[in-house]
Amino acid sequence: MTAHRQLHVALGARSYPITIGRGLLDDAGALAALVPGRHAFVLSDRNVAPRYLAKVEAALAGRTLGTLVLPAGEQEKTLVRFGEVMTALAALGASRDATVIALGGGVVGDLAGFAAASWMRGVRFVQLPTTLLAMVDSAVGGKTAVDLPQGKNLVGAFHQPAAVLADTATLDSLPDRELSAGLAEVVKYGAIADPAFFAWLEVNAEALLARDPAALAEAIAISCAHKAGIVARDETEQGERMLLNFGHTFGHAIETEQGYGGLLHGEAVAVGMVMAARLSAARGMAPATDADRLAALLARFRLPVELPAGLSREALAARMQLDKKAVSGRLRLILWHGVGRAVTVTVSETVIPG
Ligand SMILES: NC(=O)c1ccc[n+]([C@@H]2O[C@H](COP(=O)([O-])OP(=O)(O)OC[C@H]3O[C@@H](n4cnc5c(N)ncnc54)[C@H](O)[C@@H]3O)[C@@H](O)[C@H]2O)c1
Ligand SMILES: O=C(O)C(=O)C[C@@H](O)[C@H](O)[C@H](O)COP(=O)(O)O
Ligand SMILES: [Zn+2]
Repeated sequence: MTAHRQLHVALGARSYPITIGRGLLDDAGALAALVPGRHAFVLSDRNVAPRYLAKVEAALAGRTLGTLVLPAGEQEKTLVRFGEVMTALAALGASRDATVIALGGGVVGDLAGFAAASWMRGVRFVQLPTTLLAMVDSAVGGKTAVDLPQGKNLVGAFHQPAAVLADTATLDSLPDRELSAGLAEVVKYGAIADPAFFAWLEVNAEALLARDPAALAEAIAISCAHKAGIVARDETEQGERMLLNFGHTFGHAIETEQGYGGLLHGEAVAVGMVMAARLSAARGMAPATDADRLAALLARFRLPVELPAGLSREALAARMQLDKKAVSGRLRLILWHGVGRAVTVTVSETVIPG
């Protein structure tokens, strides 16, 4: 194992570490220490489990262990799968000191987290993220959820993990398209709050696409530092945390309208961020050249920056009405004044830029 980095999410008694490094899943002692009680339950998917589940199971030998391996993909983040996890926890006889472990990407993480929040009204939860997106975003911060056909993440809870352990060696097997999807959320941190990081990404784009370990570790650590800071200041999204939704009101509408089988989450967020930047320019809030700069960086990361053909603007506008940031029938969008300067704007008109 090489040197690893450690950050903290500061939430008082619920504070927890984020550990980032190559080979962390090979440290059986560290994995075992994540499970203080008798019962452990691991949720994973069919792409991840054959590669990494055995390491976790070996480390937890001696515990009463349950596992559930789901088909992969966003279409599995459902109430039906949530019910299957509940049934599996019952079959295990999991007690209140059980630990639920998410081994996989954001789909597994969001679903396992919601299960942990719900089983016996809340048990311990650990995140072992294996996608770039999960390492930089979904494993940190305690948003857990499943999707409904009507909208993304509509049923869920805030439930913080007790620890996040990101073994960057798992990224070696991640498909290129999924790496790019994760880079969309990395770009988001630069876009909303950190112009220097945005410029660093412009300089290091090729190294990141080539999976240079040092560049990836730096991007993950900076992203986690931003997320940890925002979550510590605004855990339940009363204000600043809404900025993490940059691109998401549009992106979630795209994912929902496509039945969760079209663009990946990160891809939809990439399109949505460009839409938000273009709308900001159209409203006179930001230079159009900054929207162009954002689109150029995302395109270098092989991400889509235009609405997919065949999606109607009216249908997307209708989907946006169920956005969780809406209040009293008025949408709140995350727009920007330019790179690094995101803001929340309440709007009442139809807002699909065209
Ligand atoms: N809770 C949050 O704060 C938060 C933040 C961002 C996104 N999300 C959610 O996360 C989800 C997207 O997460 P994702 O992009 O990780 O998708 P995902 O979980 O579907 O994983 C992407 C794909 O990569 C595969 N995979 C995972 N790790 C692998 C590995 N190491 N090697 C090979 N294949 C691997 C998976 O099986 C899957 O096919 C969405 O549901 C989104 O809403 C949540
Ligand atoms: O952590 C947050 O807060 C985010 O908004 C991070 C987003 O990248 C993530 O996709 C999140 O799940 C979106 O949350 P939602 O509340 O809009 O469903
Ligand atoms: Zn997201």
